[in-house]
Amino acid sequence: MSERSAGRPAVLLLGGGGQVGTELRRALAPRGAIVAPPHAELDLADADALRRTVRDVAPRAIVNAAAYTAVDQAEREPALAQAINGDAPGVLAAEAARLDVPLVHYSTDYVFDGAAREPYAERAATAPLNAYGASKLAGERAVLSSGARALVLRTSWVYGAHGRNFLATMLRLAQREDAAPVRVVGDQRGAPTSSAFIADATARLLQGAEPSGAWGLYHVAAAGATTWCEFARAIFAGAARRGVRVPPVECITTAEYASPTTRPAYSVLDTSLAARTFGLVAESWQSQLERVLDARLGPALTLVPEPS
Ligand SMILES: NC(=O)C1=CN([C@@H]2O[C@H](COP(=O)(O)OP(=O)(O)OC[C@H]3O[C@@H](n4cnc5c(N)ncnc54)[C@H](OP(=O)(O)O)[C@@H]3O)[C@@H](O)[C@H]2O)C=CC1
Ligand SMILES: Cc1cn([C@H]2C[C@H](O)[C@@H](COP(=O)(O)OP(=O)(O)O[C@H]3O[C@@H](C)C(=O)[C@@H](O)[C@H]3O)O2)c(=O)[nH]c1=O
Ligand SMILES: [Mg+2]
Repeated sequence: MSERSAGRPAVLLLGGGGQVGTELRRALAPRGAIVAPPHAELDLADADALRRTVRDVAPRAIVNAAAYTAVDQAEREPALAQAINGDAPGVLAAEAARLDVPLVHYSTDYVFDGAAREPYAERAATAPLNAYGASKLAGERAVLSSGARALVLRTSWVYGAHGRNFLATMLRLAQREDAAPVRVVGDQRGAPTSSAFIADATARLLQGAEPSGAWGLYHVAAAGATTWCEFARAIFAGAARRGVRVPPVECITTAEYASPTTRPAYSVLDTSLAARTFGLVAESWQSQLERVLDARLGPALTLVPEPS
């Protein structure tokens, strides 16, 4: 550590209360002190306040896990989504460049239109179908064109032990008294990725890019692919193994699911660049799911007791 950086916090973390942010507080702890102003104290839509905070904290790295992630609601307030997802990352990148410190930022599979039939590489053409995706694309462009040493990590279908996510919604639906089937779209393909995996990957990529200078855009997601419907069935199968009573799942089409938002039919990310560059091994979505269910519900019940 240089003399100038001694005493400065290791990380300024935005969105530390979110799914990925919560896991980042664990995964980045070995780097040193983490300053994580909560949303209530710092609004990313306030560019001046954001700039002031970065200058006051003068961290040795900035990690932005804050985002406007309410996909349907973004259709109704695209300007707010753009301010948080599109503009704030540019402010952070300019400040990171000014401090000469690295920035990590996250983006989404929803920058793609889903017309592909094979996993999207980083260089594949983007064409977001909804306001959230458009705002996230603006954010990744702002970061990548800033000149800051930055990692932009695109990931997909994030869920985990903490926070609002699809798995939490499914487990809540399982608690309903009626045994009516849960109806879930079966014609959108992607890779459910756990927040813990993303946070661990972040720590690894940051540590790899610092000496090598391999900054840039990378896809970071679980290995394999599934549909939301099959993911729901896997969640319920895993929950049932942990003693939870679960409802049946009925696969429906996107057209049958009432939503104001268009979502990509296919958004599997090709993660081979991060594998080649940093040796990141993408764990399968199924084994990530097991870990998250262990964290949320405890270990699966075994039918045959282990010998003691
Ligand atoms: N969730 C997903 O399925 C996916 C997410 N991503 C990306 O990964 C990153 C992390 O997402 P995830 O952890 O799931 O997000 P969450 O929605 O779980 O957390 C977002 C965090 O950002 C905070 N936040 C929202 N608006 C503001 C604001 N105006 N000012 C300050 N803080 C704010 C939230 O605080 P509060 O709760 O108080 O509003 C929350 O702590 C994001 O960049 C997201 O776009 C990429 C692909 C999939
Ligand atoms: C709750 C529910 C959802 N669905 C559908 C809606 C949608 O197509 C899919 C997943 O639901 P969600 O509400 O999680 O969808 P959504 O919020 O669009 O998820 C996205 O969030 C953003 C932040 C991302 O970046 C994406 O990677 C992706 O994870 O399942 C059902 O069919 N039945 C249900 O009961
Ligand atoms: Mg959602």
